[in-house]
Formats: sequence, C-alpha cells, structure tokens
Amino acid sequence: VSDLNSDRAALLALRSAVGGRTLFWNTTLTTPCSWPGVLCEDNRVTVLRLPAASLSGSLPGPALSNLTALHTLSLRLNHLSGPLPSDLSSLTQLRNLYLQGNRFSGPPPDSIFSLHALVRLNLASNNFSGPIAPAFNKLARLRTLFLENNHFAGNLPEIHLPNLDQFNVSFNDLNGSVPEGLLGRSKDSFLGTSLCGKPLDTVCAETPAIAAGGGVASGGGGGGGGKKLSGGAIAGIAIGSVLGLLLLLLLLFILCRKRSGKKSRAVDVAAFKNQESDSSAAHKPAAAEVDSSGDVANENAKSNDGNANANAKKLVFFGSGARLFDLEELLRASAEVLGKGTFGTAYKAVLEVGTVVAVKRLKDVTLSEKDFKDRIESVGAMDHQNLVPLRAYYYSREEKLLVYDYMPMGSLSALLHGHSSPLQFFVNFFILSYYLVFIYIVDALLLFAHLHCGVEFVGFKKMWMLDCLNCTAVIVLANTN
Ligand SMILES: Nc1ncnc2c1ncn2[C@@H]1O[C@H](COP(=O)(O)OP(=O)(O)OP(=O)(O)O)[C@@H](O)[C@H]1O
Repeated sequence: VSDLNSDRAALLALRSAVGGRTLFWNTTLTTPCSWPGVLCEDNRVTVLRLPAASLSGSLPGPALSNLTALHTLSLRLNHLSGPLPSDLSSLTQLRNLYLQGNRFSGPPPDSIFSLHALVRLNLASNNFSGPIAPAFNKLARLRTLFLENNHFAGNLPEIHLPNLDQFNVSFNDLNGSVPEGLLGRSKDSFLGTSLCGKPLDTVCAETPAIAAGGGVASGGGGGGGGKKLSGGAIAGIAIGSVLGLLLLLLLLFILCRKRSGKKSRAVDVAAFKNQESDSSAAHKPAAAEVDSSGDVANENAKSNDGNANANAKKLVFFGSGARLFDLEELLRASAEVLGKGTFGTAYKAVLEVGTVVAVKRLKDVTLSEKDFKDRIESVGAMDHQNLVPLRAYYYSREEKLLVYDYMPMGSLSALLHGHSSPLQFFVNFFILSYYLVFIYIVDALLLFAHLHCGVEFVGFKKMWMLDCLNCTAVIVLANTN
C-alpha cells in the first residue's frame, strides 16, 4: 500500500542513487515533506523538484515507481544518465515531467506512453535516440512536447494532439517530410534536422529513393522517406516497360511490312492473272492496243458486262502506236502510294526500264467497257498545258487503271498547306519510335541495376516523368514537322 512512508523510502532510494543536493535532506525526520524540493498533499509526495541539484548516475526504477501520487517531477539540468526506468506506468498522476538537460540515453520507455495524465513532457537536451514513436499520440492531454537536442532518428510520425501548443524536435537526426498535422508549426520546431517540406525552406524531392534495405522509398510527401514501393509496383513498372517496348516493336514491324508491301506492287498481280481466264475476244479500239504477251487475247471467256467484252490483258495507249510498256511491265514496276482521291488510289510506279508513271486505280466503276472506253478516250484526247496527260488505260471486270505522266513536283495542296509527305511522316515516326525504344531500354537497365545490383537512384520517378515529357515533346515535334 503506497503511503507517505513508501514515498519516503522511494526518495531515500533515489538519494542514494543520484546523490547531489539530496544528500542535504534531513533523513532523521520521519516525514519527507519538509525536504528541499519535496512537496506533499494529502500526506503523499506530489511534487519532486530537484533542478540543477548536481544529481548524477541513473534513476532507480523501482524507487520512482513507488511515488504513485507524484504529479510533478523535475530533475532538469543535472548529470543523470542511462536509460529512463522501464516501468513508469504506476505514476498515473504525473502531469509534468521535466528531464531536460541531462544525459539520459536510449529510447524513451514504452511505459511513458501510458502516463495519460501528462500535460508537460520535456526530454530535451539529452542523448535519447531511436525513432520518435507514434505512441506519443496516446498522451492526449499533452500541451508541451519538447524533444529537441537529442539523437532521435528516422521519420517524424504524424502527431495529432489536440492540446499541443509547444512542440520542438529540432536538432535531431530526423529525415523525411514534416507530417501534415505539424505543417502549422513554426519552422524553429524542426531546425537542425534533415526534414523537408513546409514549414521549412527545403523542398521535398517527389521522387522515390532506394531505401537502404533495397526497396524503393519515397523521399517525399505524406508519410516521408520510408514509404516503400511495393514489389507489385516494381513488377508493374518492369512488365509495363517490357510490354510497351514489345508493343512498339510490333507496331514498327507492322508499319514496315505495310510500307514494303505497298512498295512492291501497285496492283495485285494475281488478280490480273486470274482475270486472264475471264478475258474475251480481242477488241480493237481506235487507239493502239497492247496485250501483255503481244498475242491476241483469249477469245474463249466472256465478261459479265453483257455485250461489252472485257479485254483484260490489254493496256490501251492514246496516240498513234505509242506503245511505251505493256501490262506485265507495269505490274512488275515498284510502286508506292501517292494518295487517295474520290475515285481511287494513285500510285507512283517505276518501271524496270526507268520510266516513271502515275497509276490511278479506280474503284466502284460500274460502267460497261464501251461507256468506259468512250469517256476515257475523250479524256485522253484532251491536250492542254495545265492538264496531266493521260497516257493509257486498262479495263477489266475487276480492275480499271488510268496511267498518267508522273508529276514529280508533289501536290499543290501540300505546297499550299505545308502537309508533310508520307515519307516525311514515316521518317518522323521512326525518329519518335527510336526515341521511345531508347527510353524504354534505359529505364529497363536502370530498373535492373536497382533490383539486382542494389544501385540507388534518387529521382527515379522524376526520370519517368521526364521521359514522358520528352516523348510528348518528340510527338509534338513529329506532328508539327
Ligand atoms: N500524275 C501524277 N503525278 C504525281 N502525283 C500525282 C499524279 N496524280 C495524282 N497524284 C498524287 O496522288 C494524290 C491522289 O490523287 P488523285 O487524283 O487520286 O486524287 P485527288 O485529285 O487528290 O482527289 P480527288 O480525286 O478527290 O479530286 C494527289 O494528291 C497527288 O498528290
């Protein structure tokens, strides 16, 4: 049972442990209440104030915990050292604990967080170490929390104490960002630390940094520098990079194939060959007719055009006897798309002999061969310096081709409106793709170095953002070129 006698015994134990001015206590008195620094209420020791009393050594744990009615304990500015007694939980009435200016070390004991009556807690200017525990939040009545000038390390936890008006953690080994709940504090509360963000002038890096343990830690906002990216996130980044790269390569591959496909043949040779069997009796237009083999066309097959027989193998040239090339030669020519118009697609065809022509492949022509021939021949008969000369035409059930002289100066529209040529577009596209591939490879290498070699990067996230920005810049460049 705690009473004044047990308080007296506790004080005597303290006296023999820490000495100093307690040695002046008159121990012959049966009551400790008149000893310097000791105050009693209701026959219990409630206040023990021994500031700058030359006390030294460690606090005796059991002795202190017997002072169960104590509401103020001030041992500030002494030479006390060692850890605080591990069990302080019996000091349930303790409202003020002043231990600043000593040499206490180690982390504050967990039992301190069970002192729910605490209003003022001053542990400043000691050698306390370890993290600042979030358990300080359990001390709901706390108005003063002074922890400055110690060796507390790590992140500052979120402190939500509604009555806290004095707070200081300056000159500790703290890092990470100042938690949101403490943003309103004066910056003097955080001086001499590696903390960042408001209210300090140091801006937190928003980038994840690699934590010492090998994980990726956020050096920035919210929870501070220890927030690690999960393994899933890292795996996601890695898989995303690889998939992105593969997708890009696939896209490039498809585009390359498409382009080379376009170059190889303007028209499907097989389609023409098949039509040979459909071709009908020789047809003799006014203009010179040339068939692919120089023979008279097959007369067996009939076209579906009713009375008009399609002479599928013949290129019909305008002008008297102007046979420049035959259909086979045209089909063997390398071709590339010039553009699409209302009536079909135009190709540039380079014949093996070097002749260059523009071939317009008409679509959705429902005219019979006779009507087609009549109209095209009247077009072909036109001769004007502003008209591109129509050199020949080809008519079959499946294909209708018009062969013009090739005009090498490009399109008037593109000259007027500055549209880039298809070639230029592809060049831009390839530059962009190359750039993206390069970025993905660099990122993948960095991720690999981080995961497997433990290389630390500060600014990992920033790098990704930069990549995106650069990509955007290149896309814009490619589009505006
Ligand atoms: N003889 C040619 N020489 C060089 N380029 C040509 C020639 N004929 C057409 N082109 C190119 O091919 C593109 C498509 O031409 P096409 O005649 O099929 O359609 P268009 O005239 O542009 O459109 P629309 O048929 O709707 O009037 C043109 O924009 C032009 O750049």
